[in-house]
Amino acid sequence: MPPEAIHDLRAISLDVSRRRAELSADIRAAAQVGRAPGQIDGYAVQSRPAILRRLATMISEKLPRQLDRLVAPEPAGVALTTAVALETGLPTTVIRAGGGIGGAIHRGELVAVVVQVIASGDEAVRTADAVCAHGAAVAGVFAAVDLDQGGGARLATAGHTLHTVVTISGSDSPQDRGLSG
Ligand SMILES: O=C(O)c1cc(=O)[nH]c(=O)n1[C@@H]1O[C@H](COP(=O)(O)O)[C@@H](O)[C@H]1O
Repeated sequence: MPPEAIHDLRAISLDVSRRRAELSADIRAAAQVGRAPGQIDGYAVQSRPAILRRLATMISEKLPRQLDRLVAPEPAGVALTTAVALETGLPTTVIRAGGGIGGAIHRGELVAVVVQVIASGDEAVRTADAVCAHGAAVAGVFAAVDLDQGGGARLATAGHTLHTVVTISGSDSPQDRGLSG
């Protein structure tokens, strides 16, 4: 077997927790440079295809089966949501800052809200509210990075469940933040 094939086989067999740990380390390395603890540069995440592709795969693995659509806040959620759409074949719609929509949301649809970064949860709640205002149901909020600043609790209060790929907390140890060594 050629060396590349062996490498591919190992990549396929990595379990979810190992893949998540490796992705977390790569996100920290890319997005925490020059940032205070608990903050990241979200655009550093979406500008790296190797990170974006793995985030899209991991979010896709968390989605429920019967979904009709992915909905994201514009502009921050667009790149990630498009990547998840390419992985799943689901259509996407964006919610504009002013509340308007780009694309469609139909009454009775089951929708996943996809956000890149969740901090307070305001943006995710605003996006979910817009979905409900169009008569669709929210299956959950799926975030690439949770900054552990109360977003999960804020969403729970609003009746939504947060599913996160990576959590980056301000209280992470220097090693967790990728600052050691
Ligand atoms: O996405 C970001 O880059 C981002 C990084 C960060 O460290 N803190 C932060 O709040 N963000 C922002 O997080 C928003 C969501 O914030 P909340 O509405 O507070 O959950 C994103 O659209 C970004 O603008």
